[in-house]
Amino acid sequence: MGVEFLKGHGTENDFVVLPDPDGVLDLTESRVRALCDRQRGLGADGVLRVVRPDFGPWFMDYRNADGSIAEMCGNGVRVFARYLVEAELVPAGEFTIGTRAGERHVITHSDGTVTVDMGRAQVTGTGTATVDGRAFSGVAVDVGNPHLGCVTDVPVAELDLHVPPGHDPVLFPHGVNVEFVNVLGDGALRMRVHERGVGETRSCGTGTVAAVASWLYGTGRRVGKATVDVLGGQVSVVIEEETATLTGPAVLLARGELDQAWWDAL
Ligand SMILES: N[C@@H](CCC[C@H](N)C(=O)O)C(=O)O
Repeated sequence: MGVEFLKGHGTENDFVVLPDPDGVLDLTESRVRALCDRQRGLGADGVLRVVRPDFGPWFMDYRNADGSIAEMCGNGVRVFARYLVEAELVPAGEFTIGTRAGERHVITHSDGTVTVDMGRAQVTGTGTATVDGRAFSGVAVDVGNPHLGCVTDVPVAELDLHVPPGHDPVLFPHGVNVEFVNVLGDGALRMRVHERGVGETRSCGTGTVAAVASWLYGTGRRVGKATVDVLGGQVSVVIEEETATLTGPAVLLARGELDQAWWDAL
């Protein structure tokens, strides 16, 4: 019997889901990198290991495609919630998921979308990102993980995000996810993102929260809401004083078994 997996995505930010209720899988960096590799593995932006702790809610052990660990993943937590419901590990509706950034309350909806209470989107300063020698002013936002949200008039479609944008390592000693944001109208944003530990992705849930918080900050507001168009679809974000919510789709599209010999050789 090989290692069970599922494949899913949230606005095309895609994940390999590894059910591991008893926490017995040895999920090494090299295994994560191989799973996420789009040529020699299944291909994904990250891995969601599903663990049942002795106490507390189901825990999302999230890994970036390069094998690094991150605190939180907003698209991943929606896919994780969808998996828990489809596997009948929790009833549909409202429940809590453990993450490294703390517990996240989720609501699953019958149309396939999931709403996540993302906790407080905390503005921690300002900084600059550089792309192709061009500087973009940004707002540093902590959504459990670090972000730099750069609202710009430069059409985001023009940016070359094949290489990581430059950033200030003093402001972000553990790296950063960088969002480039165009304002389409009041409450309507477009975003592209370069994720720490992954590269450019078609969406980043925590990044969309940071994008909306950055846009609000730039307009002198602390609360508000917006839709965010990403390469892989659209999500909705509401920012309140003490918390933020993210609503978007969560899709599971395949399940299967990894070849045990392939896994063991990694
Ligand atoms: N795609 C995720 C964010 C994943 C973690 C990020 N790359 C980091 O290192 O902080 C999301 O949907 O939020």
